[in-house]
Amino acid sequence: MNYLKLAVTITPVEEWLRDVLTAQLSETGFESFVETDDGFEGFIPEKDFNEKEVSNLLKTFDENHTFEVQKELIEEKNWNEEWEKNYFKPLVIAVKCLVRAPFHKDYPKLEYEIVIEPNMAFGTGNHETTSMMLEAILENDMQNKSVLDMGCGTGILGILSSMKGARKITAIDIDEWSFKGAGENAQINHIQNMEVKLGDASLLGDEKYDIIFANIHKNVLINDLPVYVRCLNKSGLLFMSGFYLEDIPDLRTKAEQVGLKETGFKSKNNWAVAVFEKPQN
Ligand SMILES: C[S@@+](CC[C@H](N)C(=O)[O-])C[C@H]1O[C@@H](n2cnc3c(N)ncnc32)[C@H](O)[C@@H]1O
Repeated sequence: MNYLKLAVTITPVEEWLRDVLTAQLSETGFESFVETDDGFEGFIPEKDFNEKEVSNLLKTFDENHTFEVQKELIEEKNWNEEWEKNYFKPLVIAVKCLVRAPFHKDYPKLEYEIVIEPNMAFGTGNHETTSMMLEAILENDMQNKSVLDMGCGTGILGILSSMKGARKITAIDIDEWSFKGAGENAQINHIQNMEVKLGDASLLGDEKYDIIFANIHKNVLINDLPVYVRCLNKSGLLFMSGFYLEDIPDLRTKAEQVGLKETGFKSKNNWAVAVFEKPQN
């Protein structure tokens, strides 16, 4: 599958506008974004790109801003090079966990080391949502827990859960790159208790989990919350991310409707993680 890189320059560049545009573009099929000094770069499968939709979206803000848009086709075979050159740097999370690619040569030795083969799957730790979820895993007791990693991307959350002693991990993603990538990354990291499935929440049956991670965007989370609750053990924890701080009230309302209790949240650069518990009764 070929991808399209859309480089958007915003004049004057403003944080709120970058956030609004990337949030709205992610709803039209853009899968990941990289912040640049004067705007952002967005990545979308070429087949999903709708030029008119993007220009209509930009037009709604053109009274006070000007936009310059450049498109670049990234062929499948060039993607690894693109990552290596530009995006995937070794990353240290909470002084305990290193995330790196197989090609990295210089890196510190830490308690946990995750090797991620970069491909189109999301989740190298460089995005705020992934790094906050990794921190949450480091902070929580994973020993012997059964874990569901919804929207697993590279499988990074499931992999660290396993390294921290989780008993069994189910990792699910709707995207084929992620399905393949997460399986390969599990192998590279010698993880044997993580099952990777291709699909969405409709795959979830009667099995229950102690901990669910779901780093997906807001609309999917709100839609799938009732299924997550059904699949959580009592006193089980649901960690959600993939949304902005201002989305928390909507998620909170839905989570309360399905009987969850909020136990905390954190944020980085306006991205948020919210944690909910399924009560005993
Ligand atoms: C933001 S990435 C998170 C990846 C990884 N878990 C992490 O924390 O870095 C979201 C992932 O959710 C997947 N996704 C989107 N909609 C989904 C759905 N309805 N069900 C399952 N996965 C979905 C995407 O393909 C993508 O890999």
